[in-house]
Amino acid sequence: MNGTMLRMTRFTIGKLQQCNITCSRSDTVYHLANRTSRTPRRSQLCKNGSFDVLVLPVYKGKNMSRLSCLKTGGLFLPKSMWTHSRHTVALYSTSTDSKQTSNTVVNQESKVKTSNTLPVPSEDVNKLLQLAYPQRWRLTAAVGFLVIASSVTMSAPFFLGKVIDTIYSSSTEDFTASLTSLCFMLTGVFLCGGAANAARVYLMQISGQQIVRNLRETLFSSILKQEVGFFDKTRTGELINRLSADTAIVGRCLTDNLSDGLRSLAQAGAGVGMMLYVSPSLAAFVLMVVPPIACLAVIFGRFLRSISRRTQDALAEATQLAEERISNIRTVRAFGKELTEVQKYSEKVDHIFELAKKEAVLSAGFYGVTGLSGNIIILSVLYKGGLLMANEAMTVGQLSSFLMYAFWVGISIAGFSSFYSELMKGLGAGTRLWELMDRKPEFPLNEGLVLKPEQFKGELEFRNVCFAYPTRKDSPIFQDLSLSVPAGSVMAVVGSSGSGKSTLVSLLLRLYDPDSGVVTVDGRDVRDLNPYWLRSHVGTVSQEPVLFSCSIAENIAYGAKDPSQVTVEDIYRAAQIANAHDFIQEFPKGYDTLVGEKGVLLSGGQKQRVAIARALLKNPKILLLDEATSALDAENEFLVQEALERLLDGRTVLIIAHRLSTIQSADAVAVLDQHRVMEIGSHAQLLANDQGLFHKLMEKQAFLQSQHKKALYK
Ligand SMILES: Nc1ncnc2c1ncn2[C@@H]1O[C@H](COP(=O)(O)OP(=O)(O)OP(=O)(O)O)[C@@H](O)[C@H]1O
Repeated sequence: MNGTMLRMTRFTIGKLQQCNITCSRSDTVYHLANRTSRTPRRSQLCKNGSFDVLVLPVYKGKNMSRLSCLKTGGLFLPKSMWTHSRHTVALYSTSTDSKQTSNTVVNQESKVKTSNTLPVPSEDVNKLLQLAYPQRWRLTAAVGFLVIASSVTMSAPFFLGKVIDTIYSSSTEDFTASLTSLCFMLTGVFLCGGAANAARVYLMQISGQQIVRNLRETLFSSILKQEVGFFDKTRTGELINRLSADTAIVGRCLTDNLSDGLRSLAQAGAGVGMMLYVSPSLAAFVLMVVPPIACLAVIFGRFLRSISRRTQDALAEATQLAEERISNIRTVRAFGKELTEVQKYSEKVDHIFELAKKEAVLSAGFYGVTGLSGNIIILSVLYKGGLLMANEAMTVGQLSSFLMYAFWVGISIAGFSSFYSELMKGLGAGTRLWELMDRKPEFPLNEGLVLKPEQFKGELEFRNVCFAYPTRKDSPIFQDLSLSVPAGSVMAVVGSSGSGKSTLVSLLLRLYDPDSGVVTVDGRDVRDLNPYWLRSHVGTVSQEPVLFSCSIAENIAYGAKDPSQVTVEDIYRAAQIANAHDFIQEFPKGYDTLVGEKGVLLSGGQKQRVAIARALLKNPKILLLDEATSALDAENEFLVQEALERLLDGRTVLIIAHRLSTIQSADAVAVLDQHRVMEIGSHAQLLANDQGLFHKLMEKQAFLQSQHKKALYK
């Protein structure tokens, strides 16, 4: 079972939902062969599955699986997850593959409110540790190597003390023999230590990269699942920053930092033990300094945690600005705003710098104080140790060993405080990640009713719809809007700019939900339909078609449910119907031509035709054409119109058009005004009504066009 993926998926407790999971062949899960059986079975999930998910709260503790079994009538967790679950997810397989589980249970993180309050909430630390859980074997091995390497490091002062005492006390022959054997032994020990250290570093780095990889994948998946309204409110730079910088900080915190922290802890512990062994009185004297330094580290860590969060927020703002301006460089250049933009960016980075300065001042104070304390301790040990030596209570070798241990303990304490401060930074960044990963999208992606092919006709209806965008609740777009589009008919929607034509498309695709009223497909409220299924049957060409930075062929194939199954012939056919084939063939690399970021290497008209081909490849039952021909010249527009008309057969089509001449062949035309449909009828009927809105719109457009022509010929 791919536990990581499931653990990162957010579900509502107690609600049956659907999700897709990816499982590898070797994944073992415990499941019930049928829902009444009480005996857990091991099972292999053989391929990706679509599951209904039921999230159930369970008790923490060793017998959690039993409790969950008793409480919920037989649900079992995969064994490896028992100690890490707060919730159980029951997966009811909807796959027809008989090898797949019928009732499988894995763990699920609970929805935890993140907090910035200190001291460190154990929930946050738990979450951080849970990320490292899939890497437990590598990390355990790394800790094993760490213990070996640290033991070697910490044994060195002891043996070096012995060497010194040998030098001082032995006769010449004894001295040479003892020294040689001690040095050989130490070389062997150091070699082992070096190898163990190399293995530790390798394992830690690999685990770290794997954690960051998993974290990024989960986060990206959480982001893409959010409803469109979320993206209206959230800045892209903010999300990119969380995906890149925050994940890296958390990954580093869990691996390199954890490794350094554990090493420091182990070395400090061993060092203190050896100091007590060599000279208890001197050790007690040295240890007096530990509590004040620990307090200082805690205060410093608290500060760092809060500043880390603020720095990441500031960084996100700067990234947002840079991302937006770079991707719109043509507009910046056209308005000559390069210097202004640099000025704005420098204000943002100044803010980051101010925060970094605060951090630098505190770090300087903290590391200065700890460094000074370390040196004072060494000096005191020398002084007090010298007195003990003078009283013959200590040998020179013992004092040397003790000094080295004191030195190591000092380094380890400094290392541990640095671990603590990095942990705080990691928690600061982690809090930003949990916020996103714990966020439950308002609309599900793949849950709800799926109409059978024979039920699905494609009739659309907006019934008494009231709607305002979530970010502008005070300015309604629709008030009691009603419009029906019979199955297989072509409805054109016209209206002045900003009247809400494109918003109709968004509501149909269920990118937003109406505040009241319903949008239906074949009489079913779209809120009851599975959005994934619905969107797979709707082809859209939007006002500003967006292409992805890959080849033209890949962009067209994007429209298919499974692009890997699309043949070259399918792509050619779609491109030919969309009148894109000829211009694509003229490119030296033809269909393999890369279109650049957002299709920037194509002209507006070319982009639009590729987007039409992409929509056609989907062979959708419902076509939503939002100004689909707006960027085409007169000749191409005619050809595309012709192609579209051939394609309209058997589909329900909603055409949103500004150029009223392009909608003559529509079965009906609806005119939007004052937040609702004000007129509806055939093109001819509406035109005949010389007091009507449509008639006025036509007249206005004809007048503007004639003015435009006059201006051109002047
Ligand atoms: N994501 C959004 N968040 C908030 N307001 C929005 C959003 N998208 C559109 N609007 C607003 O909703 C109104 C309707 O926009 P819409 O794009 O549907 O109009 P339209 O009739 O298609 O306009 P045009 O013909 O100019 O494309 C506009 O006032 C617009 O500012």
